[in-house]
Amino acid sequence: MAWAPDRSAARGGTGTTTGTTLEVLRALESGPRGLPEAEADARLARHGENVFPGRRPDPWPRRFARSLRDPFTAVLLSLGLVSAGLAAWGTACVIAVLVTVSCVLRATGEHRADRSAAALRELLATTATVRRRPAETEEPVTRELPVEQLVPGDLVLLAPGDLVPADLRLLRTTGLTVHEAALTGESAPVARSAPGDLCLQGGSVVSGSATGVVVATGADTVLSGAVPQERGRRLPGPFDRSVNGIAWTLVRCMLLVAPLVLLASALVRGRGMETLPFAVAVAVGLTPEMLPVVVTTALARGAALLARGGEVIVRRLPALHDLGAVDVLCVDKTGTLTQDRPVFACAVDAEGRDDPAVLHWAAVAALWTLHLAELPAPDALDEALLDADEERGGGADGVEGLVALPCGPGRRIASALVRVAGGEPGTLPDLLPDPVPGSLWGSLPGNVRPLQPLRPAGGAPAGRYVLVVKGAAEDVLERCTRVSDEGHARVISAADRTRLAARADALAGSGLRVLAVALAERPASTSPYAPEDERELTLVGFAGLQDALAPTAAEALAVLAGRGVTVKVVTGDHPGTAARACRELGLDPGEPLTAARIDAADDAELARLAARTTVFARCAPEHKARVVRALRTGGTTTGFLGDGVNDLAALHAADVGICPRDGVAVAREAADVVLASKDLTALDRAVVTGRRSTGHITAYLRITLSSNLGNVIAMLAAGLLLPFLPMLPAQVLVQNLCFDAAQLALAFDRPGAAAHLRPVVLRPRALFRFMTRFGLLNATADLATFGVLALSVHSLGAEEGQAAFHAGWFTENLLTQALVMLLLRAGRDAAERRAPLPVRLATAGLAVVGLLLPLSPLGPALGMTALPPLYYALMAVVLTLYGTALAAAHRKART
Ligand SMILES: Nc1ncnc2c1ncn2[C@@H]1O[C@H](COP(=O)(O)OP(=O)(O)OP(=O)(O)O)[C@@H](O)[C@H]1O
Repeated sequence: MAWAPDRSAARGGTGTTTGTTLEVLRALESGPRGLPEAEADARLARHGENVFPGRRPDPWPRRFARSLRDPFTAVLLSLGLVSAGLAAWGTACVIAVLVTVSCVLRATGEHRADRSAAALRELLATTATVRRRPAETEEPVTRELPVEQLVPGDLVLLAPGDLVPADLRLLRTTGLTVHEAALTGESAPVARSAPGDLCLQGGSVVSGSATGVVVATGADTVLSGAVPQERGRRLPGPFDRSVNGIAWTLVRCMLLVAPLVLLASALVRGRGMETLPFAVAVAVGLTPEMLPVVVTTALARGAALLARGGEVIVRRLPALHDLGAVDVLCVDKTGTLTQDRPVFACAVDAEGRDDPAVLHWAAVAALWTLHLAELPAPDALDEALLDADEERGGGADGVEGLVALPCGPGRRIASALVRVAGGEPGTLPDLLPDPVPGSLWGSLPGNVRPLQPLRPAGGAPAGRYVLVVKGAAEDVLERCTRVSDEGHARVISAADRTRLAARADALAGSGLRVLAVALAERPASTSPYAPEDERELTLVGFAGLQDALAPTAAEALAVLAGRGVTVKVVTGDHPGTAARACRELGLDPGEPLTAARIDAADDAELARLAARTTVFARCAPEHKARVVRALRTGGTTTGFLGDGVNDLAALHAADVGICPRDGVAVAREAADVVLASKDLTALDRAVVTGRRSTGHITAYLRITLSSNLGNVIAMLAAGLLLPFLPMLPAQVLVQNLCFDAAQLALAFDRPGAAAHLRPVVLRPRALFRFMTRFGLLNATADLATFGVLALSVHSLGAEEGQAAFHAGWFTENLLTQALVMLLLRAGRDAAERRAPLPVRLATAGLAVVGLLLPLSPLGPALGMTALPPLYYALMAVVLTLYGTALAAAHRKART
């Protein structure tokens, strides 16, 4: 005997229209059968694409103007204006060139990064389910369409997890609840159940289903008009915090340096405001003007590498840094550690004896949930129950489903109300309690779909109405007042409850996913059916399902552990099942923390508990989000991998939200990183790439900041000791441009494998420690060079001596910068590791320019002259000593 209805038809159902609905449709020149494709194309040409205005890439001039607002650029510009005000045209020109080069490079880099991000977004194109007619006279076809192509008048079907793709007027709804935080700030889902209601773009469907007609798209939607810039704004993550911290500390230093120089020169040499251009030049010398360019380049390059294989798509560039910084990764169990392909293992009664009736009733509920609940995808547990019952030769002839309430975010039971034809003795055992009176058919809360009985009122058909409930053992047990004892229902005692809970725990502890199954007879009714009706049940037994472990999970967990990432499991499942899966995968589950304990703890206690817990079980969406927030409070950089509506809050709460490509649209939209599959192996590659990108940025900062600081100290010393400017503006410009250009090659560096063994994060403090230590070393080399110059050029006349000093310091600066680039690259083994070709070429280029430029015809033009051989001989000694000290200090450094 087979299941009567066809399972493949479980999703579907078309809408009906009412008078008002027809009016809406008529006003939009549409109809219940959808628009013809040709008409939709014409409307697309008329209305334009359904693109949120904020998503359009900024035009180049706006991008350029925006890069002027960067803190470094702003300070540089102010210093430039001061210089121009004092008629220090050389310094002002240098600043103007630096600012222009940095802004052009940054705007170009961002433009390129945006273009590739847009191409990546296309890979993830969010689609909407629309109903259209291929031609005027043809039947409508329901298909997926990229949301950009929606036009007013289109008929759109909504299901749980969908993002509302445009402003819709609802035509037909089934228990629709929508999360509209982006629009209203209201965090609880709201019911949008009345036909004629507006459902606005920016919302996401939590439960239920609906058909609506598009009334506005693109820039005409309420969200675009009202809050265009609100969307996408999020709390600063580790990357933003670090970069802002570094930027503002440097800006403060720059602002302090100029007055300090003025003061020192007034005290030491009795000079006045004429020193201001020099003071400005010293402040400029501290600026890492290429930082924004280097950051964009390093992150965009990493994201492009990851996207190449299509395995990982980074939706927000800074998330790549944050991914490399993640030290705690929260994952769910089902589908990540296990395959989410459950197979039926056993069905036992309350005493633990095999009982096919338990499977039968579980399968009855599963079948009608699949048929009536319009789930976005068939539930794997339900499919497994149906397969097993079919194999056993079971079936549901004579059982007709009336309504179904599926599981949902925070709801761990599913139930179906069925009519059992005849209901003669034997069909339904004597275990059912008396029918609960009609008063129980309460009104419907917002988050539950009201499914009407299939049969209309007026003469309920014969048979008995049975409510079948299955789900998490604790949740079902607390709704039971009786237990089936050898086919007879008896009142459940406290001892029974303890025994039954222990039985469920034992099954879960053996690794099975456990569903308790309970029944109740209900009177015939045409009123809506609600969760309040799921009570006074009789427990019939437990079904156990085996979900095999994901084949790559054990290895991936070991690799992540080796990378210093602690994995925590945050699951809706039973603690026993989750703990067993962890153990089999080599992850010590420790003492699982359940939702009840999470609820009982305040934020501070939860932060302490979360830090030492590996398995968080029975978690509803708010528990997942609280756990993630608690971990972040504890000081960790927390990633969260999830794919469902119930993961949404945690995806938002995490430093890095990660979602597989086949996750629901709303989860994908919330995620920073999208994986081709829910496989931890791909994540490892992404983590390593994130660490590499951060490594490049850190190396740039370390090299630039320590060099700059060294130069600033030396400049200060020279400025106070010498009667002339130690470096002319044109020389500052050439030197900075050469160094900046060479440093772009650092993006090609490949630090040794050891550099990726720990989470990597930009740490402003560590960076400034490094800057101070190596800046002082650099300043020592510069001061030694002044000594060398004093020895080798002392016999020259004043003017020639000045040009020789400029040439000598210029050469030494470029040579030490080449050395610093080679020796302070990422990884403490930088000195021993051969640099990649681009880095070698860049450093060789720096050295050649440093040595030859003063000797070339350009030298005198820039105020430099040739140096005597003694200088080069002494310089070689200084550089050898400096290089040795640099390599030794770097090996010891702890950044
Ligand atoms: N189809 C179903 N019928 C009845 N109960 C279900 C069904 N699906 C899930 N449940 C119950 O709800 C619980 C929570 O499910 P949920 O989907 O939140 O998490 P999960 O799939 O068990 O785990 P994870 O959070 O790791 O993905 C399950 O452990 C089970 O007890």
